[in-house]
Amino acid sequence: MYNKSKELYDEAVKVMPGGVNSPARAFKSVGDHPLFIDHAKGARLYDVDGNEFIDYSLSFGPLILGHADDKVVKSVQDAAVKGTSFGAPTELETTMAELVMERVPSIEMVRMVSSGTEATLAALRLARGYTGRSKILKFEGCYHGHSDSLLIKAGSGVATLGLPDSPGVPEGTAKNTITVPYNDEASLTEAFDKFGDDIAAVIMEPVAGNMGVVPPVEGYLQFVRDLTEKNNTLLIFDEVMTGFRVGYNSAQGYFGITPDLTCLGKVIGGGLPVGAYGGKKEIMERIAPSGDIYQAGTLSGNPLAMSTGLATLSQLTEESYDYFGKLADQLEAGLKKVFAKHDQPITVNRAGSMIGFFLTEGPVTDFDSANTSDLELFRAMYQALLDEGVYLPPSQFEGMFLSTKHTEADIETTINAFDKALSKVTGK
Ligand SMILES: Cc1ncc(COP(=O)(O)O)c(C=O)c1O
Ligand SMILES: N[C@H](C=O)CCC(=O)O
Repeated sequence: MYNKSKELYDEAVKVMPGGVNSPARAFKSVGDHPLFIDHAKGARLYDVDGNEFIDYSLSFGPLILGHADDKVVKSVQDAAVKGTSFGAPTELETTMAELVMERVPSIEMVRMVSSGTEATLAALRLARGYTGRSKILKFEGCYHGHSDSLLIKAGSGVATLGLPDSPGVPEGTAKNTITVPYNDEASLTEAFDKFGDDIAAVIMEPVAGNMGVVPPVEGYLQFVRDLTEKNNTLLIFDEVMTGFRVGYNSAQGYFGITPDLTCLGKVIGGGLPVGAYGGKKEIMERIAPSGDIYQAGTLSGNPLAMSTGLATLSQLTEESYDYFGKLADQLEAGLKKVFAKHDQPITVNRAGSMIGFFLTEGPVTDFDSANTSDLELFRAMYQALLDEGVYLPPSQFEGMFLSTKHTEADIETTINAFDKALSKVTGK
């Protein structure tokens, strides 16, 4: 059933570490080898063996309009004909900046980059340069890309592979990263009591999506905002995943909390490589060439990525998020019903078009509780779901994503697939 994928994987593994170009897609915790994809359209993914799947990974989040959306495809075709990169400004970059600022008002100025990793690493350099402080604080199980300072107790592929601290991160760098559990006011207060004067920034996913989906508990984001303000520490919302996914105005609009800096990626590129960071004008003006803090990129603001990003953002409306809410309601209710029928525990967490489940009674509010999920059962379920035509992100420590192309019928099919998969793996 997956023979061609296996053949391609056997070839790939000879020439690329683990056969992939990013560890999260390696299927390490859910199977023997990843599926190799031939093409995709809308909510459907087709592998090289001709299998069809309803896709809840959507390239780990960017494809909020589904795969190969007609307008997105046309935008990249039109842009490519005019030239793929100039190393000089285009009007598209200003249009993109204006659109991002209109939807996310805390962003008074923005710098485009080429990945989420670049966005977070640049935002941290800016925070350190601006405050003159050296430490940063992140949350256990949050993932902010693979730069040295942030590769500590990280989620996503790092959690999947069980690598809490990567070799190669210098001790001197690691000692400047403080980590505390997500959603835990006492630990954060303690960290500020100890290091407050030297914390340049708190960086957080306003809804964590890299330990599975873990939303902030009621009042937590406000607590973090108040504490950072009190300590003259910058608050950076890493909205690379949540940006334009959790709500029309991103997670900060949804929760009504204003960070000092915001990192974006994924959706704003509509499937092409992109990232961005922005925030208060006074802080952003410290970036070169208007200021003294250096950051650059040969392909930053790339016209193809700006075009697909604009084609994506301009098709999202407030109603898109109502629609995601409706689909997520249906999926949550269906999953709970199916798991109850099979007498298996499940915890469903969600925000906007992000939804995740844990095979545990819950609640799941941080990385420790996420780790109470039955990972063996997840692995078995994953394979059984593939056989039923449902493609999830390949790890318990990733979130599921919805697109405007998913339908109520797709959700119904998915719920039935979970029912069949559970019967298969529990033998009942
Ligand atoms: C919240 C978050 N921040 C940063 C990143 C890094 O983005 P990229 O993979 O584009 O470097 C990711 C995803 O990888 C992410 O989910
Ligand atoms: N969870 C990661 C980003 O959100 C997955 C993408 C990757 O690292 O390849």
